[in-house]
Amino acid sequence: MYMGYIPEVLKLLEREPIEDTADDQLYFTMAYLDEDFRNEIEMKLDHKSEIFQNIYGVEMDLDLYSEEDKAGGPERYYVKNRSTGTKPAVLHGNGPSKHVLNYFGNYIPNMWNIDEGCTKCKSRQIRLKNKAPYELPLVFLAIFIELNTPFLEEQLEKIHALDYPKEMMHLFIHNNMKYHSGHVKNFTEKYGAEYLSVKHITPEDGTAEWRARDLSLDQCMAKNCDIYFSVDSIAAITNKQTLRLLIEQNRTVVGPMLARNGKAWSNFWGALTKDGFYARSSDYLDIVNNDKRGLWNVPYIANCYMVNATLLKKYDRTVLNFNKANLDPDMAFCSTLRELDVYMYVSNRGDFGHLINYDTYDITRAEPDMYQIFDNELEWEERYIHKDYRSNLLPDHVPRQPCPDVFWFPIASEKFAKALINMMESYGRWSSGKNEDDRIEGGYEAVPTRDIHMTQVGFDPHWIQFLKQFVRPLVLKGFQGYSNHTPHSIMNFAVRYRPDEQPFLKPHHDTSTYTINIALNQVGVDYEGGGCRFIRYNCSVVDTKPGWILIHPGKLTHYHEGLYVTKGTRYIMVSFVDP
Ligand SMILES: O=C(O)CCC(=O)C(=O)O
Ligand SMILES: [Fe+2]
Repeated sequence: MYMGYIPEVLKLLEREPIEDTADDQLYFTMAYLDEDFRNEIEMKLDHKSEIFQNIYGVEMDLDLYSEEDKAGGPERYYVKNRSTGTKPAVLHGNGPSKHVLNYFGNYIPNMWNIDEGCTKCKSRQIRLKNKAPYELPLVFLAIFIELNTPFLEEQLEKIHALDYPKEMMHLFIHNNMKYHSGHVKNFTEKYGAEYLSVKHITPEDGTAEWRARDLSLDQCMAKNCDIYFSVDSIAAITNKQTLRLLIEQNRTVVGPMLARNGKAWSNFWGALTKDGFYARSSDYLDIVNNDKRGLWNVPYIANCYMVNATLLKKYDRTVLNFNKANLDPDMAFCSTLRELDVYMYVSNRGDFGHLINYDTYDITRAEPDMYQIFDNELEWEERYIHKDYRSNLLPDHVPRQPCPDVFWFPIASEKFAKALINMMESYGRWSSGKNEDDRIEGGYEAVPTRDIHMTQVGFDPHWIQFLKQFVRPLVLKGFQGYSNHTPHSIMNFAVRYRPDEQPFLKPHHDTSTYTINIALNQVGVDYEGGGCRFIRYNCSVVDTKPGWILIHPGKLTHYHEGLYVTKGTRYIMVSFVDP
């Protein structure tokens, strides 16, 4: 890089003949080292980077910083060289420092500011609104299930619910996980016919991830697609407009920013290490937390992105592929894109969704998703909490009270009730119903039921969380001022009543301040009889509904019994809270 007045620059260029193929850097160095010549043309080296900044090799010395605009306009961004204290005007990023230049390019010159966000996001945008379906770009949707994934059914539903005509979409699914075979089969049977075509690669095909991804690019080309849209099973796309917005954004490669809820784990990298692995850019957390919104040129993106097929037309699978030097398929792909100087953008201009956390997902359990209350809270609530639960909490909601001080609320979904039964029946070791019980302190139960404790199926912490998060607010609805602390509950168990096993429970007080009693199956369908009678009030609740909770004082006033089950099996879930 150099600048100067034309006569001197010409002298510099004409100092010696030079071949096209020769080393131009050496040519300029020799000219500079020639002291007479240097003095003659007043040649100076910008060794403090006052004007020019080469990025390569000094990445660590360069900081992005902003300055207030004295005229009251938006703040302005510069790069400052920490070791020289200068603010160079020209940045040069070559070779492996290109991604650093791209990072600075997200702000400089005037690309982003606090007030307006990204100022250039709208440039090159296209509009799909008012286009008839057949006028829209042809999309090749490729779904990859490479991990056992909590709540996969919901993710698939969300992908299908994207606002885009299915008659303009081809569907490709690579499922590598046997556990999900049924889920994928259900999905393709339910919706497959709506798509232009369906290609489903099953675990039995034994296709490696990179090969499946390569294949999907080939298939996209074979189908003459305009847009390649890749979605991994862990991408929970909650915004139905995501695909349209990405296409409208009109970049060669662009994806929605997705992160694990409340975590720094996301689907993009803000920076790279020297070896091409993850590094954190100074704006990474601001982007992940949506404190900065925009369209960001980044060195790595995964899990959900679209690729404009013009790129696929340019490079075949020998160049553009997912298989490279033992890298993960995504890393391989992004590394190739960087080498080809193809920019990858991640957008958080809107909220698009989040990433599923698969860290603790244990498919050896019955109902593994039930155990995800901590790691995938949103999905857990969506699947397992009753759709009317929130309305219980409205200020003017008067809770149902079928018997005095017995409160009744919808709390859990039918899926929750079914899952709990399945967890218990899969475990199968129901207690004997005798007084001797080595599961409890003292080894003696005065009023024994046929039951399985939550501890026996490893569900105790999850259950306590459920009590804290969902039950406690209801308790406060019924019993004003109580329970402004974490519910304390050691006895959490599912009960099974059967005519030929234990059909009823004799009158008793519970060892609790309050007891919760959740019906898990349907009277009149799954069993006959049953219910809970409060003897002091001669009042019974017999028309219980799956997923509905009874909350009542445990002792003194609420002496109660479990009524006789005459047919079938009745299941309930009980906790003695604050004993
Ligand atoms: O069967 C019922 O609904 C009552 C169960 C009960 O009281 C208990 O398990 O302590
Ligand atoms: Fe009881």
